Amino acid sequence: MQFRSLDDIRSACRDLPAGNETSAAAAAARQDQLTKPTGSLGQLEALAVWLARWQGQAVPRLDDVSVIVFAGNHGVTAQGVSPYPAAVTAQMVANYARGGAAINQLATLAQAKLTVVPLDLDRPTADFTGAPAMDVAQFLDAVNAGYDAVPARCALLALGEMGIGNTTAAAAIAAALLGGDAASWVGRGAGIGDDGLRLKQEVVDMALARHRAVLGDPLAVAMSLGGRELAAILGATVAARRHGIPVLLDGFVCTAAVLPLLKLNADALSHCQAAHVSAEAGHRALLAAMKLNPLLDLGMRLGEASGAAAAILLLRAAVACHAGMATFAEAGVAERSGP
Ligand SMILES: Cc1cc2ncn([C@H]3O[C@H](COP(=O)(O)O)[C@@H](O)[C@H]3O)c2cc1C
Ligand SMILES: O=C(O)c1cccnc1
Repeated sequence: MQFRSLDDIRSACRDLPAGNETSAAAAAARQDQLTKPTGSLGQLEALAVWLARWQGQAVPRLDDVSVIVFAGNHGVTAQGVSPYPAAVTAQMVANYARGGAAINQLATLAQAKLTVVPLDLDRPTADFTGAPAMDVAQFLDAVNAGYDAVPARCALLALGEMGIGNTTAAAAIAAALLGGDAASWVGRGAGIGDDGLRLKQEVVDMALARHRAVLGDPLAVAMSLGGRELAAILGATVAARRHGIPVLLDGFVCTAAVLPLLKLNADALSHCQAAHVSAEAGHRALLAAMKLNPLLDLGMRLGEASGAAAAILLLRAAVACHAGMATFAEAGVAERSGP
């Protein structure tokens, strides 16, 4: 357990470790010595430098990569905001254990260790149209569970979630902390129809009105409008920063989960990359507001860390080139001579 109060989280966020600029500079210098025209690997070069900065080593490694999927249940499903029953959350957790979900295939392909952390699935959060989703103790338990799930040492962490109803919670957090009407943040989630979409917007509007007194407080927003798996993602993101682990964030839900951290400290997500922009309606605007540049744009809208796992493959490409290529001197290749 790391945090005993909301103030503990706030002070952790004020005091986050910086990246290792020596490692980053060494990685950038190496990029320019490798046998390729300067800058020709584009974003792959920047990604290797980013990994070097946050791993604190000049040549980044991806030997032990972790994927963590946090699962939680949401009282707001009683409002009919998802086309699937809440029981699917636990059923999918069982599916992960059997290896039958998309994330099982993608994590295996990416040579990553998959951990699934179910959070009090038999105790859904409160329906936040009428009450805060969690009380302080429940919120801290979930943040600490996320923090403690992060290994002390790993090369890269990909985060994701499973929780029927959680695109409603994510939209509510985005609207609360970034403003704009519910309609601009609410999307179809697991595929709700037109009537459901309108209902979902009303639900978010109701929640914003119910909790308007706390909308200026990022952690109170995460507690009142979020869910356990979102709180755990927040805690895991802080843990990764403290352990020197770069993070890949999954889709809309995962991005909304860490928005409170950015509100507490504009630098809090520098060790994170947005793995992809999902097809969920609000995700592109959310990423833009958070100045996160998604690595992939594949029209995925699954969650469960699937986009983050796909982006591990991209980081493996970046590291394979950066670590494996010969320099001009090693290969006896002539360097640039013209203007
Ligand atoms: C079978 C199934 C597998 C999933 N895996 C992730 N999600 C995704 O859909 C849910 C969010 O959508 P909403 O807010 O509309 O409920 C989350 O569980 C998310 O991870 C799934 C959804 C379903 C149905
Ligand atoms: O982008 C996401 O996180 C997402 C989209 C649809 C369903 N579940 C998650």
